[in-house]
Amino acid sequence: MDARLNFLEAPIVPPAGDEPPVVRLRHFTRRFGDNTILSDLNLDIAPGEFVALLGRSGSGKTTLLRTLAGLDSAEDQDVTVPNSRAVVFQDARLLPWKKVWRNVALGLRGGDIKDRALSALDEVGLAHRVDAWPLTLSGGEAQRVALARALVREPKLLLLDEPFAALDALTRIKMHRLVLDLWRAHRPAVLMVTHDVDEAVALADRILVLDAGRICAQDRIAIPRGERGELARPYREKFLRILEGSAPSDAVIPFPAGGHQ
Ligand SMILES: Nc1ncnc2c1ncn2[C@@H]1O[C@H](COP(=O)(O)OP(=O)(O)OP(=O)(O)O)[C@@H](O)[C@H]1O
Repeated sequence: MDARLNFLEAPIVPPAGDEPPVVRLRHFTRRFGDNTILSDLNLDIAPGEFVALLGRSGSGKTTLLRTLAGLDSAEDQDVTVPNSRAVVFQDARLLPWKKVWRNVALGLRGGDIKDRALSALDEVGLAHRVDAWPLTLSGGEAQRVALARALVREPKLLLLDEPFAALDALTRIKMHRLVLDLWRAHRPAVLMVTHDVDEAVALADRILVLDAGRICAQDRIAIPRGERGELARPYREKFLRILEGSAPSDAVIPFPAGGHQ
């Protein structure tokens, strides 16, 4: 059995169908000079939905994530994103001269900011490292701090830009478990950029594939997370083929009907 799937047992409430989307892009285009990087893109993400974004290098994934994060100008385009959003990058980007808890508390206001930071660090399993200096943390611990710093703000939209790509395989599996636990507890909508098809299939409600600035394929993973071992293999194979450019983008693989709790 695939070890990374053992932890995915708890039931998941599917995204509410009637609420307005947290993210809404219509006919979004982004050019750098003469290069069109994102082209006429339409995208909705529902509240609490976990979306993975795959695509070959240079397909525009980070450009899209930066747009949703407000780090790239969207000019007068039709883009709806919540003000309440947070980003976790591949590197934790902690301030080395501030202790761990102060990194988490950065920018928070109010009398209880230390308590909130400590509680977030407890949630990511770092209660014992709150007074540590960032440079003494392992890569996995630093990413846990980055997750705590994001979630302490209770974002409606959590943007993850290859957050586990630099970690070893075992740490990555632990981080998958943690990110799902945090997602269940806080229910942000998530957009996670990844190169890892297995990661996308294990974690997401829905997978999008970007190719040359367009969404060339997408699918819902209609299998409960706790049962995605062998059952999800056709999804992995399908998305790998799409990424390798050997499958038509509308390839359909039959699955039993049903929800994706
Ligand atoms: N500020 C910029 N100025 C000019 N070109 C840019 C800029 N940012 C990105 N690009 C170009 O846009 C294209 C898409 O880049 P982007 O980083 O979004 O791709 P990506 O899918 O995230 O790639 P990777 O998987 O390698 O991170 C690339 O060709 C890149 O060179």
